[in-house]
Amino acid sequence: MVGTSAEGARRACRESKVLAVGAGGIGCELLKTLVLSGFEDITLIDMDTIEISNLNRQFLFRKKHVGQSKAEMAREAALKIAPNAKINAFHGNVKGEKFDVDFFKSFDVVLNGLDNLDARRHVNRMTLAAGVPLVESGTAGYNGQVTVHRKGETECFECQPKPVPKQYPVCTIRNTPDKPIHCIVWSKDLLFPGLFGEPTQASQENGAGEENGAGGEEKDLEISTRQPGQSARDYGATVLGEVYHDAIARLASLEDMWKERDPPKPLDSSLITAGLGKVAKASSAGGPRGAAGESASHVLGLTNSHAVWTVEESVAVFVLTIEILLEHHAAKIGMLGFDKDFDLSVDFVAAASNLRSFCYGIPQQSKFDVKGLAGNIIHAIATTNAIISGLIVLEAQKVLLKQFSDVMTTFVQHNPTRGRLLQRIPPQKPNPKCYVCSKAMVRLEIDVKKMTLGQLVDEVLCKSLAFKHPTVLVGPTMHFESGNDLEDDEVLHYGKQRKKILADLPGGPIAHNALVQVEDYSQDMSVEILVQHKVFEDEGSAEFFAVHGEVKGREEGEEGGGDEEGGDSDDDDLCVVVAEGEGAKRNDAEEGEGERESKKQKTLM
Ligand SMILES: Nc1ncnc2c1ncn2[C@@H]1O[C@H](COP(=O)(O)OP(=O)(O)OP(=O)(O)O)[C@@H](O)[C@H]1O
Ligand SMILES: [Zn+2]
Repeated sequence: MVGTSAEGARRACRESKVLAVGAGGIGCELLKTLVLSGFEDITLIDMDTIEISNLNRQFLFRKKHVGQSKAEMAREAALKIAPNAKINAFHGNVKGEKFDVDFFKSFDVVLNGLDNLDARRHVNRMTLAAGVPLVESGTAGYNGQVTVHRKGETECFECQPKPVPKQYPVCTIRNTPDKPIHCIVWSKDLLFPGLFGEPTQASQENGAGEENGAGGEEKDLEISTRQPGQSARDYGATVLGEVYHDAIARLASLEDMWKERDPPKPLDSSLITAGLGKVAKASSAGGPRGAAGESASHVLGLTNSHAVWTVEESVAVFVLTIEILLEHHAAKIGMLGFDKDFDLSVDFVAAASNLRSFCYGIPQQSKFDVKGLAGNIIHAIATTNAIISGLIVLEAQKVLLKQFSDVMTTFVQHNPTRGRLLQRIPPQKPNPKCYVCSKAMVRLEIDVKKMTLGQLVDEVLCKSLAFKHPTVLVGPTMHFESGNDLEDDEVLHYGKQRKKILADLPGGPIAHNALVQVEDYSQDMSVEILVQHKVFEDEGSAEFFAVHGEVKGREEGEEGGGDEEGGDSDDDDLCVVVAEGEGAKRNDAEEGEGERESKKQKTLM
């Protein structure tokens, strides 16, 4: 380490209290590196249990640990390396009530090995509130980064805009797909939950379950329910015909839609017959039929996940998956959602999306690629996690030794820049437009005549601005409070408030130019929001509001004046992620290297 006596570093490790959040790919490497570097007082939090798919890189875990707490098993494994270390393990959500500001204050440094923005933003706020330095990290395949955040001295985790997750126009997904990902999103978010689960928020946003939802030229899929006495396989074949023949034929007949592009082609009955033949052959061969969780592709002998199935094979997988789900997983029907670790759901989405792609003349994908795109998986590289965890410990040591001028942001890259795979830059200064660490004002564009208080709280404050328990005030009027300590009558009152339209709220409407105070005691956050009325054209779109960071003091002179609704302000003005939702995870994988290389501050998951 630069300019550090070895003894000083050893003492810093030995005597410091560190909190490591996440015991997954990075977290396992990190815990091992911490104990091998001489850290002796470590607290570890992870909310998850171990899954088979973790074992290839989360090397502290073994097959026998599957189903057990990651934090506790990681602790046990690390104690075998360093029996004298004091390791506290918490199996829980870092957003839980017991991990409050005082809890965070009890550490000298916090180290993140998380995989989602929501938890990262929460930890960012807690470390700011507690005044404890944070070493933040992320990896995506061969790429990774480590950043150090110190209140008032460096940017915080939320100072820079995070990539806005891509959302697809509803009508592209429902009627006019032109890329494999469009068909995958449709299968995963509309068809699969439509058949086997509760429609997800994404499916509702995409118009599933509505008669002629927003933006759709074609009525929703009409899928029959299973008739009494109908076999599961017959039902699967019926669904197949309705989805890929009848609905496509109906859509193709809407001539106005196909002036600019080719109409889709319904699935030919000979292909359906051939596919059903494969199912019959596989089951007459007497092989096991999914009873023990076996997937349809396996039963059909399609074991190479990198191969692209023929259309007949997709037909067979589609029908057999329905059969296996109905026959062997009946208890889960109505509750299923896409899960990359549940092979039947991957089979279904692979087959369903490829059949749709075939109808639309879109190239088909292997099951492996569909799984990656559907689960937004950039395959993890254990070595990247190891490099990143080493860098986390190096930066943590500098912080603990107060060698702040040596602290660096490091990017681990797939391709070398000027011969280097690690690119290092000094930490950035805090962004004065950041509402989190610089207390900047937030300018919020919403349709105050349509948005309810509940939507403001759920979609804008909690989802987009990452508040946990927001309180909403206009002047002296308290419109909304949340948290675990509310009385029953308050819960009832605020439940009613949630349904009210913002502009109609009594005692201080949230209308154009209203100044709203939002506080969250659990995160020690307080933010002023200047509301600007804006009508959003595409009602079906997930983007029904926009958030901008403003340096305080600018807003007064602008009232009703020069800002022209502030509508088209350029991206540099953005200080906050807009509308991060379920769909968020969808297609980061699609963004590709170029985008990532050009945005050095982008956070990798
Ligand atoms: N809010 C949270 N509180 C506590 N732990 C969290 C929270 N959010 C995420 N984590 C943990 O962070 C870890 C991130 O690790 P990683 O990125 O390797 O994900 P994973 O779930 O283990 O792997 P994969 O997503 O590839 O299956 C996970 O173990 C996860 O449980
Ligand atoms: Zn900030």
